[in-house]
Amino acid sequence: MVIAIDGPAASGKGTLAKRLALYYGLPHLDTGLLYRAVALTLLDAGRDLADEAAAAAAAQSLSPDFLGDPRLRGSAMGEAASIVSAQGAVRAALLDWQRRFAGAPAGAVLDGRDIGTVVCPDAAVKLFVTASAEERARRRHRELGGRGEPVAYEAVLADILRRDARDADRDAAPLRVAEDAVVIDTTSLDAEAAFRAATRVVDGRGGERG
Ligand SMILES: Nc1ncnc2c1ncn2[C@@H]1O[C@H](COP(=O)(O)OP(=O)(O)O)[C@@H](O)[C@H]1O
Ligand SMILES: Nc1ccn([C@@H]2O[C@H](COP(=O)(O)OP(=O)(O)O)[C@@H](O)[C@H]2O)c(=O)n1
Repeated sequence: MVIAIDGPAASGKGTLAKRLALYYGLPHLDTGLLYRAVALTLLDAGRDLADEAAAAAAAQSLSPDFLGDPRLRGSAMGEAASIVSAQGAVRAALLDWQRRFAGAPAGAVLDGRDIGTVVCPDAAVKLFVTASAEERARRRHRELGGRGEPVAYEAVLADILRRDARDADRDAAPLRVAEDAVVIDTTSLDAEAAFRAATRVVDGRGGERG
């Protein structure tokens, strides 16, 4: 079974995706890491994030070994990722990679922005995880502080709003709720309650614990 999870920044989609993958015994791909890794490759090479040819080449030669780099998780790389991810050639280069992952025999859980709309339009389950921008900023602010990257709450909120707008307004695979997605608003749901809401949907589509 393929479970596609989309949503805006810091909505809790990664937390939910990991937990569902563990519960149903499926492999998990955080597709945001791919875009973050393309951005980091460019920055390490001293290239401009808007250099489309360099970004496409970085996406084509992306190595999975690179996805464990701790620098990928920082807030600067989220912003950089949203710049390279608006480029159609970057998205095209990463598409096959993501589809191969989703094609694993038992299925997979993928989370990102365009999984239910573009990468896996036939996924058995599509979830759109969201929360108010203020609640998402509170969560990310707490997370970054806990990881030793203290940033002012207002700066985190501004980053989230700017990134949401860029992701929703771009021409290439903009952030949208797929027609057949179930929306889970986690503004007042903790991670446990969000997980329970998601398992009700998955179980209803024939999902079996792995
Ligand atoms: N339902 C929830 N309620 C409160 N905090 C949450 C919830 N889901 C996730 N979090 C926390 O919010 C932060 C962002 O979650 P994450 O799963 O990384 O979001 P995303 O993958 O959408 O960017 C993390 O620190 C995570 O532990
Ligand atoms: N499937 C995806 C995943 C991420 N992205 C881009 O990559 C950026 C970082 O994504 P992420 O999921 O790691 O970010 P967070 O939601 O964790 O903050 C997003 O702002 C998007 O611009 C995308 O365009 N498509």
